[in-house]
Amino acid sequence: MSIKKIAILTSGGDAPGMNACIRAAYLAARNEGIEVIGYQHGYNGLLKQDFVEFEHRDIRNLIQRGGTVLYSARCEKFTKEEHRIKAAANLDEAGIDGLIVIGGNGSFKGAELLQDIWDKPVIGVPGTIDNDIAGTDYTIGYHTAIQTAVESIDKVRDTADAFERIFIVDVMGREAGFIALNSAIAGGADHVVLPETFESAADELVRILDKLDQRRKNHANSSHIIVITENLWPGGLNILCDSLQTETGIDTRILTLGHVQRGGSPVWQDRILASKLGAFAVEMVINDERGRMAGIRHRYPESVPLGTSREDRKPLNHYSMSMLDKITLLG
Ligand SMILES: Nc1ncnc2c1ncn2[C@@H]1O[C@H](COP(=O)(O)OP(=O)(O)OP(=O)(O)O)[C@@H](O)[C@H]1O
Ligand SMILES: O=P(O)(O)OC[C@H]1O[C@](O)(CO)[C@@H](O)[C@@H]1O
Repeated sequence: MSIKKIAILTSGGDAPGMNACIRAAYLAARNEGIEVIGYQHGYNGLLKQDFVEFEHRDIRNLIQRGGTVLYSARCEKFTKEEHRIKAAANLDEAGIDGLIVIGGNGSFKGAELLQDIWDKPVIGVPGTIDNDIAGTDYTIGYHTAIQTAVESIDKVRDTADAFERIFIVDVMGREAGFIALNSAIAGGADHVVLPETFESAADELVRILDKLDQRRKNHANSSHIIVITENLWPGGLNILCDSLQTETGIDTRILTLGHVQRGGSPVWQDRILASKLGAFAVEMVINDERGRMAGIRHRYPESVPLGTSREDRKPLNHYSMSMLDKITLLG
């Protein structure tokens, strides 16, 4: 099949590096003489035939920009088949020969269902800060989110030290502990609470108190940083904060990093990853691959079925998990 025109969209939580991916896909396509359009606001743009026609000037200085120039969104309608049928008709009407969806697991589910009813390639590119997509070592935005979290931990440590306080640092990740684990290691945190190992608030509280107790016995400095994945503590973090304060007598505060983790200029790891995957996704369209994701394995792009992204829970690095205990005891 000869490919004349492709479309790109970004969907779900935006992630630093999405723009770098759009840029790479555009350039790789233009080098093959393929036209590129961008649907705006995720799947909403596809339903409303709301797109921009990319030109060279649109992608100038794009590699370093955070966010997504195509805007992102969550689109409830796309979960209904009647709307996906409309989307397929819109793609045909616009003369599109292949669609690249940059997003997370939910976006890929939508892409898979669209592929079932549209007879041209739909390719997913993993773009989410959470890194919770199986079938790829990393997702676009993940490294930048860790960098942002680490910078915040470094800063909060100064005030934690000055007041000899405990700080609970709440990081994103949805139901995965990738950002928490790696920002805890890189930020030199004293403890990390992960969805992968969390059993109950009571057990986890005992673990945290033990850790604080050992640190104090070892004359460690008296501020403590605990990193926790969002939405994990039953009833919310104020409950954990009150328990720690009561049990230890140490002033305790919560720092919720929130959406700043999704912002900022992508770090080099995300720019390179996004560039490789954007270019590779275009190759996949040209090769007429259907319902597949452009993943990265040992630094090389790899084509895997879109469904792989949700098949298994992507495991955390076991060495990183065990190592954290070994290197935090003395503070
Ligand atoms: N089961 C589904 N069927 C069809 N479309 C879906 C489905 N699940 C999600 N989508 C589409 O994908 C969009 C994004 O999904 P979701 O909100 O889960 O984010 P995501 O792609 O997983 O990204 P992130 O995890 O980074 O926020 C949804 O708003 C919807 O348009
Ligand atoms: O922007 P929203 O809709 O609040 O979504 C927040 C969620 O999106 C993510 O940033 C990316 O999936 C998660 O880490 C977080 O739980």
